[in-house]
Amino acid sequence: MAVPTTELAATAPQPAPVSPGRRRRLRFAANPKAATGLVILGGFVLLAIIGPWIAPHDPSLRGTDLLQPPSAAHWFGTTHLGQDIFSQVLAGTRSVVVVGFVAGIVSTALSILVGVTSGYLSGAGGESLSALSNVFLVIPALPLIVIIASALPGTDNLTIALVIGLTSWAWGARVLRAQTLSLRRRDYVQAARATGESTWRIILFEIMPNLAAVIASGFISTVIFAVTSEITLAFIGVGDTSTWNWGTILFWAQSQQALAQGAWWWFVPAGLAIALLGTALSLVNFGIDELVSPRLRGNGGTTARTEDGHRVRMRVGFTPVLGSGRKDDPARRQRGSTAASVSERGADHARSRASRPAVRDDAVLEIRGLDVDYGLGDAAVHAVRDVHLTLRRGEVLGLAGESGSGKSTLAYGLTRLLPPPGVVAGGEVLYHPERGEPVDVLRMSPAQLRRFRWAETAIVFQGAMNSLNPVHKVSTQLMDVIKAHDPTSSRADRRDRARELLALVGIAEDRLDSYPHQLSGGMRQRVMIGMALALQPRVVIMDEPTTALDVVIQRQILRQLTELRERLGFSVLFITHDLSLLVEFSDRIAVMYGGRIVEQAASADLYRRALHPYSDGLLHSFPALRGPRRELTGIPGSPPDLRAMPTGCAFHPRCPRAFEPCAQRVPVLGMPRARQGEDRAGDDRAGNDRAGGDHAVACWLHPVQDTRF
Ligand SMILES: Nc1ncnc2c1ncn2[C@@H]1O[C@H](COP(=O)(O)OP(=O)(O)OP(=O)(O)O)[C@@H](O)[C@H]1O
Repeated sequence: MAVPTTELAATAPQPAPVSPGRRRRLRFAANPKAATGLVILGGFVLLAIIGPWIAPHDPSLRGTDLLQPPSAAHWFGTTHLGQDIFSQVLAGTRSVVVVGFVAGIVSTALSILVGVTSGYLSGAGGESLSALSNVFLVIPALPLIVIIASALPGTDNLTIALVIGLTSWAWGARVLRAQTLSLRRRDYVQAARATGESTWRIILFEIMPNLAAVIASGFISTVIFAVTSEITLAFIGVGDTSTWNWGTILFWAQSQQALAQGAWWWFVPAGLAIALLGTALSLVNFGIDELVSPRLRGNGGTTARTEDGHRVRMRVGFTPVLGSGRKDDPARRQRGSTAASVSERGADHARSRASRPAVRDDAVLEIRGLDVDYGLGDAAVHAVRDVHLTLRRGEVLGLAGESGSGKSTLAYGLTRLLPPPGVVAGGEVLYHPERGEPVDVLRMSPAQLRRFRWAETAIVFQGAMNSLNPVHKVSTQLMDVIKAHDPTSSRADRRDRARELLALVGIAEDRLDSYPHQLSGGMRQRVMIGMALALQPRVVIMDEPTTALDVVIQRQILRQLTELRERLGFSVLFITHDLSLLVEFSDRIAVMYGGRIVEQAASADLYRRALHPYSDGLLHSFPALRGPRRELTGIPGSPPDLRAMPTGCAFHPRCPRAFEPCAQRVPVLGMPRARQGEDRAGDDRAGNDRAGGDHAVACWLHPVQDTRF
């Protein structure tokens, strides 16, 4: 019999809390590659610092012991002039370390500055920075260094390092730009924008950590390039051959034919030092890769001993949704007062809202005549056309339609999160705040928009489980959202609130310090829902939030969402192509086709009597989990190509009931003549039209009279 993981969590020995600094040190110590590489590198840096003091001789001082093998007096032997090779290697270490690290730091700093900024910023600024790196890319670094070193014989290490740094950043910048261009479109970056984080915060905390491996390997590559350039130049005799570095030692050994004379000690120490430094740099590179990528680390699970003495590897902390939601669940009661505080605050909201009369125009978000295009002028694709939609307080409004019907575009358009080349071409999105006049979201200033997003309206994106940044812990990501809108809150307070949010969506608090890859898809989805509720928004927009999950988890999450909505009182715009799912979970449903709303009704009404042949086709495309069985017939044909829309009703080429006017004119959305009296009578009977009466359709089969939708 499977043991519930919560039980394992309860019986498992709890490790003592570990501070973040200590955890990093432990992780470092547990990474043998990074540790070995850094120890060797540290040794070289130490030798570079103390070399002149511990060197037994002046590296250029001639002696009487000519070409002697290693001995107690000369650990690495002597040159043909009696110079001490050990002292020369020590002197060379300083030169190599200074050139390598200064060049690496200068080059990496420039490549980050130019590459990341040009990748993140669109428009002229980004293009200019990209052009600058292209110009620098064609400057040949090595020949330039050769020219400078041979033209200026006294050129010191620092100048060579600066020349290498200033001429070698462009390639790194290009790589970072390409990576940033890809990262900026990732869900978690979009999510950070949606939460109102500033551009620089997004660059520093969302994008840069994901570039850490690329930056680290760029730094290491530049250090290796700088060191090998310096050694190569010295070895071929360019520059000042009296300045000691490992290349100079090899130059003199080569020019005096040390190999032919059997004086192996002349070139072996410098050769070994080069090989050792290269190995150390590579090990650090591998180690950093593992340290910054949580996926390359251990799976983070803990080992516990069960009561019968077996050791088990466990992924602790998943609390089943249904259990967590039940009011009599003792585990839930034990979760403490903080978890209750969010729900109680929300319940107060809900009560205050519920006490108001449920009037028909109790709107929280009103979309009026919204048009969204991709591109401009004749080439524009009209993805959303003249959409009118009202989200009322405390309701779940479903938005259904096949892929490409414009659902996501509508969601991105109304929150002003459209990626280029998307533009809102017309219309209004009126947000009705708790107090005061409605505000048009499309005309909000950037500061107003920042406050509106997440604090008033939160968004859970398509494939939400990928909206979590893979290199940050769940706690960090939840706390970041809170911090973005409440920068004065203390860290401890933010952590408490993050814990409450996890409890709210049924995830045990010991999951706070998990990385996204350590959670199941359903748990990640819940974290995103918790994140969406972090600031107690009045509207939550969910764009296919559960599509990637199996049907059982999908329904568990939606049931929990419905329960949270009842407790906290927010409104939901729920987008999916699965109409049967919406019938089950939403109060009202709007059906979209070819960028327009073609039908809008209370879910039960739509399920019983879909008026538009497209809605009817959608209902017959998905199996319903409840209610009478329907034959699954699907919809013949494919959605229209928005670049070449059919004339008249966009659905007419696929419509089994198309007739003469359908190809001529676009039908208007409105209440069909035959139904008006019927529905209003129904409203009166119910005494409440919130989820009832208004059934609107845009179809020539149902001529409309009232077009107020
Ligand atoms: N970047 C873009 N450039 C041009 N056209 C686009 C772009 N993004 C979307 N479109 C067009 O907009 C239409 C609507 O896309 P949208 O993603 O909003 O549909 P959807 O109903 O949300 O589909 P899905 O469920 O597959 O996400 C698509 O048919 C597509 O042709």
